[in-house]
Amino acid sequence: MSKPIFTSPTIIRRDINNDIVSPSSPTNKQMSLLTSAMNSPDNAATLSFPKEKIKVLLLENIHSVAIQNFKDQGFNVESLSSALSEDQLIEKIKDVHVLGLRSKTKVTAKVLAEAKRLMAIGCFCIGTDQVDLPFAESRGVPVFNSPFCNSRSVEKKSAELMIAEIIVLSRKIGDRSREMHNKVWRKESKNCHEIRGKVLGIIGYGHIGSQLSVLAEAMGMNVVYYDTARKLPLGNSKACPDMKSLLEMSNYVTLHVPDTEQTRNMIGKDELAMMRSDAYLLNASRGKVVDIAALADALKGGRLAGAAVDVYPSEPEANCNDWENVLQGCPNTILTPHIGGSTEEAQEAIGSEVSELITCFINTGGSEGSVNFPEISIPVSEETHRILNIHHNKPGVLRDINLILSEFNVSSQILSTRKQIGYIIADVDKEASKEIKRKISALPHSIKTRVLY
Ligand SMILES: NC(=O)c1ccc[n+]([C@@H]2O[C@H](COP(=O)([O-])OP(=O)(O)OC[C@H]3O[C@@H](n4cnc5c(N)ncnc54)[C@H](O)[C@@H]3O)[C@@H](O)[C@H]2O)c1
Ligand SMILES: O=C(O)[C@H](O)COP(=O)(O)O
Repeated sequence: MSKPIFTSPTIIRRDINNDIVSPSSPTNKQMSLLTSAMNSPDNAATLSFPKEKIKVLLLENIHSVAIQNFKDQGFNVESLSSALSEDQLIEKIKDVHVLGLRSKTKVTAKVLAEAKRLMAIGCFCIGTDQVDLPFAESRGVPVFNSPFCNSRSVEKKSAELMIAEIIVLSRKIGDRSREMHNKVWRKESKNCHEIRGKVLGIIGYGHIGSQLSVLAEAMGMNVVYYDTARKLPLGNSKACPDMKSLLEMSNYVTLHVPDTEQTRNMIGKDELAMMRSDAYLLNASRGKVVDIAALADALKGGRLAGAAVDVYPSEPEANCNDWENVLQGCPNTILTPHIGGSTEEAQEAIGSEVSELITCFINTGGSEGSVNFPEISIPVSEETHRILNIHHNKPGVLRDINLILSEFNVSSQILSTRKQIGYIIADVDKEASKEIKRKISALPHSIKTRVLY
């Protein structure tokens, strides 16, 4: 049976702009912050749960700023440099309260079913396709990522990588450099071109695609884009009505879409055949977006002038020296090991942002920045205790909760729902919090209930 959990007495305060400012210094009476977790109704909120027992497991070499932030909260942090397989994760997840990962580790429903104590997941990257988001939602586990605000450097870095690779491909620098390392001096201008005046076709005009649009236009390129959502064109860029027209007119095609049912294999043999034979394909989105066997055929058959690939249908869980792929040896082909977000600046920004979002959720219940939860928060008060309840989104649940709350004084309350769940934060009188928590936990549709002292 799970035990009540104390979180550190640090209260995250929000200024009038709702920005997270530096945590306030704890007062004596805040010294025993209590969070009785999970849905064990008889959870006697009496024993203190040492905050250093809040277990944080970080995978895939997450930046040290996140480790430090969690340690500053008094949490027990374990950080691994590699991803974990599903079986390894099932084994380790049993007593983990916070799981941090990047793009490799797959958090499946099977893993989540074993994660009895899991309070939150942090994707210390942009993509969240590696987590079964609907199942995590149904288990009352919010997933946080670093979509854009602090990760401007990730977008910029990914966009910068694309610009660099467009130039490298145009001048065949990859091949020339490899030859020079092998004593070959081969100076030629055949099939080498400037990028000024050429057409860049961007598929996926989101944070990264739009950043790339701005950089490409600054380099004198003409930009077109295709996106399934309506997007405001930046600069002189133009939207294409369909992907086919983009593929036919572009000298360079870059991919910046998430991994979804719709985007899987969206660039296959037929789409590659629509491209000009002197065009280049660059994929820095997700590995399953491109059929790489078809891409290798097109490159080896001279039906494409070159490619840059940063992501692959399957990728090693850690650095290795025996990686093999069908694209190896293709002409004018740049292969990189999923480094679109891998700069010190980006990783520090992401580590800081995601660890702060998770800390805020644990310490105050605020869920802004989650991708699968209702995003709600209310200012923290030292005069009350806070009830956090996650429940199945069923008719009548709010009536049942408010019936319980109506017997007590509630100083502030907020509720929001998504398809599967409802999430409520209610500040109540201190002497009533234990009984309220017991009663709300016992409701048939409650998934998780916590009390913040
Ligand atoms: N290689 C790397 O290291 C690296 C770095 C960052 C992001 N990424 C990947 O790049 C993806 C994009 O990142 P972002 O921050 O720009 O995300 P984003 O959500 O801001 O943009 C994605 C865009 O793709 C569009 N889209 C979705 N499905 C589409 C479809 N079928 N056809 C056309 N457009 C479609 C969306 O409408 C959205 O505008 C991420 O999901 C991530 O998987 C990879
Ligand atoms: O989703 C992302 O942000 C990128 O794919 C980067 O992933 P990484 O953190 O595993 O490098």
